[in-house]
Amino acid sequence: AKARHFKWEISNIFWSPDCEEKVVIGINGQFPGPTIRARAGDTIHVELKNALHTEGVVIHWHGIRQIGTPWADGTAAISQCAINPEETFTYRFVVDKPGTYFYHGHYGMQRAAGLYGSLIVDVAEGEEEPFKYDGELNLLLSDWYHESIHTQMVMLSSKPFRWIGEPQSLLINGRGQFNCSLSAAHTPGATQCPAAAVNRQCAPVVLPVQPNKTYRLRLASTTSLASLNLAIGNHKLTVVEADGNYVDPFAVDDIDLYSGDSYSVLLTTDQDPSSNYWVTVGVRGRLPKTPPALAVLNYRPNAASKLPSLAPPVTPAWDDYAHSKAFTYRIRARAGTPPPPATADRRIELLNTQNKMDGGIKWSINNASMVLPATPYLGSLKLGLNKSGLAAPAPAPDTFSHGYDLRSPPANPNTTAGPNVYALAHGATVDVVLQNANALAANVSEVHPWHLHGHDFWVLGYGEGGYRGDAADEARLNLRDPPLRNTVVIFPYGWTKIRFVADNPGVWAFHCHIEPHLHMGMGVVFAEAVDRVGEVPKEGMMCGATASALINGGHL
Ligand SMILES: O=C1O[C@H]([C@@H](O)CO)C(O)=C1O
Repeated sequence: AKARHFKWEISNIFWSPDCEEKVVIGINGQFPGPTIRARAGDTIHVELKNALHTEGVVIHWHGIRQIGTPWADGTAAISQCAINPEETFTYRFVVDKPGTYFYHGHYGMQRAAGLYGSLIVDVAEGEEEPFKYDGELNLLLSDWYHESIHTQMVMLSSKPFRWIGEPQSLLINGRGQFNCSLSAAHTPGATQCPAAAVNRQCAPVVLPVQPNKTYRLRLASTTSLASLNLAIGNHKLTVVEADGNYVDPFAVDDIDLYSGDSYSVLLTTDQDPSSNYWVTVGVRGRLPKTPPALAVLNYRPNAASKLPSLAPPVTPAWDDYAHSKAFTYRIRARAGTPPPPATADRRIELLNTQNKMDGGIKWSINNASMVLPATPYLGSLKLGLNKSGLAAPAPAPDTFSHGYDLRSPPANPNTTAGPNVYALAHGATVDVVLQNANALAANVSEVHPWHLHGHDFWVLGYGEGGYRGDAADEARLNLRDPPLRNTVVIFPYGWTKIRFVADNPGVWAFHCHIEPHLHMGMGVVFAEAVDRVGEVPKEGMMCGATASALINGGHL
């Protein structure tokens, strides 16, 4: 195992992700940020200088469990103090498991400002992946808004509430094309993008391949809002990895990706080699106002500029939930994946509702909308300064009224702010049931991808309507080969049940990965056996009550 050192400077830069020049958060002057590549077992050192000048920053390593290093998880107000302007903070952590990951900002809505990049972990030296391929291609998918995140954050907390709407563009590896199409001939009413004039920053993504080979496509979605589907003209995809865990391989025509998901799929270049093919990325789960993104699968030696003879594949209709469920339910762990414990010590049931608070709109969990504290939890709980996050005004509830009418807007839409902190006992097997419901408008229930920090979990099952925990619900669960993941979806009016073992002391966020929804309070925090956390580096505690305590030698 190696130590891999990176030196990053984070700053606002001019960039044209979709050919319109905007300000994005870049790393070392680049958008997306540089790809980190390492081998399983390596230690990553990122020496990160904040050159945003007027705001703090942190980076979360999405999918990396941070075993024994909870202070490197990069969640502002949870695992560390935001890094101040002009200051440097070093993240040090082990990437213990091969897979397709990414990193991103986790302070305010900085991810949506472009603060993200890929993190790819190869198998350890001398080991082999359990499938074969000749080459690799990496697609980091995202969406892009023309409004700044500062404007977006003000909109979302305004009274009355102002919704940010749909993104202007979808991006592939940080590139999209606003107001023009790469394949106008097949897109009624669209203008062809001016090929020669296309700015390099928004130049189409070209994936060069040789005929009759197998490629591993690494796919990850770091969208702010959009749920995505990716399809490649005439080619099937074989799913082999999800969120850094191997899955039982299965073939699909197209693949859904929710924000926070990552997959590897194998693609065999067995089609007519005289042609190129379109890769389409379209919107799912919300009525799309954003055109699909396109990239070119370029069969060499054809020119990259040779337009595919076939029209771009059309991704499934946004509301074809049957299609999404069929895909999601097919994901099973690959043989050899550790199975879950047969029973749980605790069940936490989380009802997701959209509510009102003082004239604004929030998302609530068991009727409390998450608000983060001034002093990050990891430090304050470790130093024994914060009992209130766990207890006040009452401990966060493990359940909700099963009489709740999921199919109607909340009868009493008023909600309160909560710390939403759950204390987990060391070693406990914890089940979480995520229950979806109706939003404030009638007949609306949305998809939410929930992401857990610090752990992979087993996805035990999904159900329609209200979870009861009765024999019929239990019969739906898969205890034999449930996939391990770090992100899981809840479908409209449905529930999802996951299981994990609380064996990684730390303070871990668990939240909807949709950036505006997290900003509107859609999350909870698991404070897991904090007494067993090792010494928290002081650099991450130099704010709020932990700074006062450290200055005064441990006393407030
Ligand atoms: O959180 C959201 O708010 C809006 C809408 O529900 C209220 O305007 C929307 O579509 C969301 O996903």
